[in-house]
Amino acid sequence: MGKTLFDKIWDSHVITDLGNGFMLLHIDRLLLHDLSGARALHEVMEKGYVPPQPRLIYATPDHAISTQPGRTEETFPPGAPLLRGLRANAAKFGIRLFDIGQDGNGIVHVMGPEQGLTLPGTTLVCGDSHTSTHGGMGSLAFGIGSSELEHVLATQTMVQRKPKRFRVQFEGKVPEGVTAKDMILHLIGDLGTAAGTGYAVEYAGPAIRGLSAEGRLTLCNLTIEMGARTGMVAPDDTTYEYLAGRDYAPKGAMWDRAVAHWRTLPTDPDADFDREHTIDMAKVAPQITWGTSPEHVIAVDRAIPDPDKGPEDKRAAWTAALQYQGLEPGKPIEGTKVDWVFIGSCTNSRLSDLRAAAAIAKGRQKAAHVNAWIVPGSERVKREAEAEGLDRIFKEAGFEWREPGCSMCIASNGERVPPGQRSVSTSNRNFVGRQGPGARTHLASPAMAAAAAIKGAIADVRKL
Ligand SMILES: CC(C)[C@H](C(=O)O)[C@@H](O)C(=O)O
Ligand code: SF4
Repeated sequence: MGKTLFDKIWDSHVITDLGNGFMLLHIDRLLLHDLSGARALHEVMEKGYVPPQPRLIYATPDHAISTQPGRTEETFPPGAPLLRGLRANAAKFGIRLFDIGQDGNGIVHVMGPEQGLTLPGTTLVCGDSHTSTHGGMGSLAFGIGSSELEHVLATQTMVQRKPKRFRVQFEGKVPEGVTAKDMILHLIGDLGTAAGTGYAVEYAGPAIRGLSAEGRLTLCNLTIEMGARTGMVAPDDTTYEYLAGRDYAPKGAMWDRAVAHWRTLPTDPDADFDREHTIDMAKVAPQITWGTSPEHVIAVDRAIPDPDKGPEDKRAAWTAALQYQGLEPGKPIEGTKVDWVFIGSCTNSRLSDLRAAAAIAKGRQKAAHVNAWIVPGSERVKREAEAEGLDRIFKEAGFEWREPGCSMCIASNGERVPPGQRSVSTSNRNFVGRQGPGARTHLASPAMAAAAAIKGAIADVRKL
């Protein structure tokens, strides 16, 4: 019987079978950030372990640094000791750290693929739930917890139980105004946030083949929001074109050998999955979340759901979500006034995302009452966007152009949406208080977020 993409990568990384379904896997890449990474490095130091293969480990500060223009590590004082600790311990162990202001710095899930650190057929882990992002390159990537992270630092291996296999096929053509973000939000809306628990997800079908490499990263990024720790897309020419020439990607004869190997990775036609689901792309419209879970999502031209008409087991959660969000059931969501627009995060802060937002902002003005932030995902994204004049387009439209980092996605650097205010955000979580205590978040694509900034309210990007 044939093998899946997941099985091929998994099997080639098993060091030993530990019994009871547990395997010891070799880890090809470990990425560290300034919250979980800094903490784990410190613990490992204290315990006297030494990373055996530091050249497979890379670090970048992203969560606890200010993104204010002209920032230094002191601009957000609580983050400074984290960065200093990360820097000192990385240097001690010979781990490459991409420091703020340097090429290579950025949100860990943006800089990994961008630098060619994330490669097809490899195992990649990070102490961060959105590590699933890297699966967009055809890598087997997991977010891991703090004790697993220390284990990887000390051994470059990890103990895992093999997940089941889940394939989602996206059939048909991508409709106007629909992006990778809308595809994954639609899927989560369909299946709910627990559907992927215990599975490794593979995204397949013609609409996935047609997605850009960056679109595939966006898609895989939200895999954790449907409960699966890993999501992946088989590598193809789109992947190889994206990776060719990147700093840490193989070069010359090594590149040719790597591509020949990568071409053997896609799922065999006769491989089996434990679960399958199909999405008809004709039914996917631009999405916007209305509640406090990524599954609380609707097409932008729909009405805010009525808990009394919803499934019985969801009524209490829907009612609480509507109350927190200050929304009335049955009313159109379009036209809901917004105070903030945040275009950034490891979901949607890459060059193609900023281009999509700039295409909407160009020649227009943001609504006077809206604070609109553009936070590029990495130093490289920022420089490339500036080289093609995107920063000017945004500034002329009244948006703020900032330094790279996680910023308002999680507000762990103090950048937050004030209580009671409403934001349209290109990030991946709309949980209670995620963008600051009392903040109300609506998740959407970069084009939809830019449209909301222009209109001053939730807007249908197809009508602009
Ligand atoms: C802080 C970090 C560990 C966390 C995660 O695991 O994802 C954060 O990045 C998030 O998005 O909630
Ligand atoms: S951008 Fe947001 S989701 Fe991504 S790693 Fe940072 S805090 Fe987590």
